Amino acid sequence: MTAEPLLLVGELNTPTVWPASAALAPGGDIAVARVSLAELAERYGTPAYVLDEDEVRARARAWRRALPDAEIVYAAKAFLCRAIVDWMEQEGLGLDVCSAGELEPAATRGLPPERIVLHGNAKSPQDLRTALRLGVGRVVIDSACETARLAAQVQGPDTQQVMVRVLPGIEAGAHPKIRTGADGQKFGLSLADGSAEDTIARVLGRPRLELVGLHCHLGSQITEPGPYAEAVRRLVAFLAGLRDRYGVTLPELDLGGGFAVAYLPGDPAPTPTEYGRLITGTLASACAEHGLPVPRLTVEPGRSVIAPAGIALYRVLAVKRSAGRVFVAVDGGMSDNPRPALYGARYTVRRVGRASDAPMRAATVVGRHCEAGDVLAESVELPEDIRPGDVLAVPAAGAYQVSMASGYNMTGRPPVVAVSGGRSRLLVRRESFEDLRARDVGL
Ligand SMILES: Cc1ncc(COP(=O)(O)O)c(C=O)c1O
Ligand SMILES: N[C@@H](CCCC[NH3+])C(=O)O
Repeated sequence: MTAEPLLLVGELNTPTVWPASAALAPGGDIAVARVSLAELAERYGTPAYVLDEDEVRARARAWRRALPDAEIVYAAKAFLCRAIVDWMEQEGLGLDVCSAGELEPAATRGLPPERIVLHGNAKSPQDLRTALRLGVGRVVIDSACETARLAAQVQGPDTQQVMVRVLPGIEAGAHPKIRTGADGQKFGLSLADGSAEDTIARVLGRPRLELVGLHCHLGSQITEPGPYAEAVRRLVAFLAGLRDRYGVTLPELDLGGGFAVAYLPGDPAPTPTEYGRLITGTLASACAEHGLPVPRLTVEPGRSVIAPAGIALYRVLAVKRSAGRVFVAVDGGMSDNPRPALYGARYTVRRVGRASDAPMRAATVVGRHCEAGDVLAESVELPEDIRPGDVLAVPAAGAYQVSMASGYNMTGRPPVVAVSGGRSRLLVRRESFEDLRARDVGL
């Protein structure tokens, strides 16, 4: 199809929220990887999620280029399926998983298990058993009681490499619910109250556990590199204290993920190079100051690899006015994207597949679920002649939408379709009524 580069009104000269391959196409359409979004809506039905494979791969490679000496592990919680495991494996990334369920696709696709990191504030016995059976590279210990539980499961003469997740006392991230770098929430162990050091001492007392480093994850959608530099300074000072008090020099430092993407045009979204430059510079100088060798760095980007590659497609079911507002109701909602309801997240929306001269007006895009808070996009500009049957495309939809999709109202979770080089293919099929019925085994 013929297409021109996507320069949307109001988005000129600002970072785009669309994949690099997105282009305006005839008839009010948008093409991604040379595939028409309107045609995808027709072919796969709606709601549906589209992933630009080349965008995902390019973003993975950008992290590798930005931090060539570091280990890059993709945070599977952002979105995982078997194809993603393959793409990450081929691009040289590892995987951050936080359950046996996320481990399963990784293991069955042959990703080397030493490139897998297992997290979780409350790992189940099955999570730990599966991790040990598959030989995951590192388990991140998140509580003192986990130390004994994990050590007891490691079969001698094996040892398991572990990190301890610590709280550097830094508040960062787009919303209080996703800030995890300071005391007073469920993740990690406090540097300030001594619980991090106490757990480290316990780990050092367990010969089956090999402590290789510290881990922290400050939060998510962090829009500037500064908090990472501060975390590096605090963690390196703590590493120096451990060396002085316990005689151990830990060889690894994992800074977690949290790197922001643009949801609205112009949102701040530093590049991997910008994050990487400040992190590596600070790490080198802090280690020099404390006379420590520079530890091997790990980062765990999730959103920054996958969010901008994803587009959600919906079909309009109803349009109505209430109290002077225009509500455009679509066939998805909080069951495929809970982020607006959870964090007040904002999105842009475009109609695709029908051109008109109608002026734009403010509308609120809502879902079909039985909650007044089921809002997908507050106050977005849509053509005045929007009507049932129109297709809407929501960019920056690749992370924490399908992976957090629920079964609310039994509407069935949407499919995920990959596009690349003018072709599309189904990665995850739509959840059918048969799927829902199959789980309902009572009488
Ligand atoms: C431990 C850990 N690592 C990495 C991530 C990935 O975060 P993001 O998708 O914001 O990069 C998360 C989620 O916030 C996390 O909890
Ligand atoms: N789910 C969150 C981010 C939390 C990431 C996991 N620790 C979001 O959609 O923004």
